[in-house]
Amino acid sequence: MLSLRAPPRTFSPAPWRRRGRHGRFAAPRCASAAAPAATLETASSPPASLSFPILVNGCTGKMGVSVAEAATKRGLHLVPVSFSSRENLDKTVQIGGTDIEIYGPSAREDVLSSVIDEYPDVVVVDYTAPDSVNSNAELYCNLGVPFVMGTTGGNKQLLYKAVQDSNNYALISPQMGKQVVALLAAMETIAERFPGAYSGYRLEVLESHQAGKLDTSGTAKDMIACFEKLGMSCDMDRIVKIRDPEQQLYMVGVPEEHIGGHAFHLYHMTSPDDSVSLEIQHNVCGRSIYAEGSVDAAVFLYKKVQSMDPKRIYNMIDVLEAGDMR
Ligand SMILES: NC(=O)C1=CN([C@@H]2O[C@H](COP(=O)(O)OP(=O)(O)OC[C@H]3O[C@@H](n4cnc5c(N)ncnc54)[C@H](OP(=O)(O)O)[C@@H]3O)[C@@H](O)[C@H]2O)C=CC1
Ligand SMILES: O=C(O)C1=N[C@H](C(=O)O)C[C@H](O)C1
Repeated sequence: MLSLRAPPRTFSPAPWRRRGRHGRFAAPRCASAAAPAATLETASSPPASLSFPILVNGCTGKMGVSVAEAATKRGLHLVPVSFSSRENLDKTVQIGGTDIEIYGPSAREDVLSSVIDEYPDVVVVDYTAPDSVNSNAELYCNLGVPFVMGTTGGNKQLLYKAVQDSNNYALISPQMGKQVVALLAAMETIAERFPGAYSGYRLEVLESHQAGKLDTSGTAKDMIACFEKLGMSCDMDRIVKIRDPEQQLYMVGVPEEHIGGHAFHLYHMTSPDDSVSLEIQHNVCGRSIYAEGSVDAAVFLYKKVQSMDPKRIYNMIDVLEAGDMR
């Protein structure tokens, strides 16, 4: 296991440390909380015909709130219901003028069935927790409600199987940010065109997220799948996960105001004789690109359902290819 204290001779998290916050290769400046480069307010509303009901599951959490806000700003109809892993929470969350009622696990099936009766064309967007991915997907599939699964983790094979077996519509992606999705698409293309091109190279991966993130980056796992096709191997257990705010601030170079919400990724490749090294980084501050991408995903899926497209399972590369990402 790569350790921050005893890094291997040829590679350490030093790429981030070496560069420092203000060095030549410092992590890109992220918009500060006070002056965001792109705010959700700039998104314009979709045509009225595309204003459909959207239920965001996970509205007690950070992504749930961000997506619900973005959906409201785009003119979608936010269904005033969301779920929690906690029973008897008796809680309401106010988002963009809508009071969202939070229900516990024992009520979720009845409540969701009623929602579907009232809003037959509803699309669910799920931003809950890794250990809810499969049970939530089962529920959506059993009730036949189309869903966007933004939540990472869970058993991926079972997730796809549940959707396939039920013939439900779903869009599944661990990454909703347009520019990172484009990078993933490029990596998939390179891996398909040049399989084995990096045979024998060592791959080392570091990812830094807010302390509350429970799982290893799902995006890193998808990137690693491409690196593996290119001939590199990386044991998922050896991904260096940084969750400590001090390290994030002083070693990774995350701006202080984004310690509570960031996703920095670094992939470092080295040739067998150490004569060649390559690096890829994607560093995101805040959550707005995921929130906007999630609404793009919901709109895309809604259109697929309405047109009764025979294809049932999509990912964000499909949305990007369709030109449907803002
Ligand atoms: N695809 C993408 O682009 C992105 C994906 N993510 C992923 O989204 C997920 C959520 O991230 P984030 O919002 O930061 O996490 P948070 O911890 O802030 O929020 C998750 C929320 O889910 C709720 N929750 C947990 N279990 C259930 C359940 N069974 N049913 C309903 N709600 C539940 C929790 O509330 P309670 O305690 O009340 O149950 C919690 O508030 C993570 O898996 C993360 O990796 C994040 C960013 C981008
Ligand atoms: O939990 C997060 O924050 C993020 N999760 C996603 C992942 O696991 O890949 C996407 C991004 O890294 C932010």
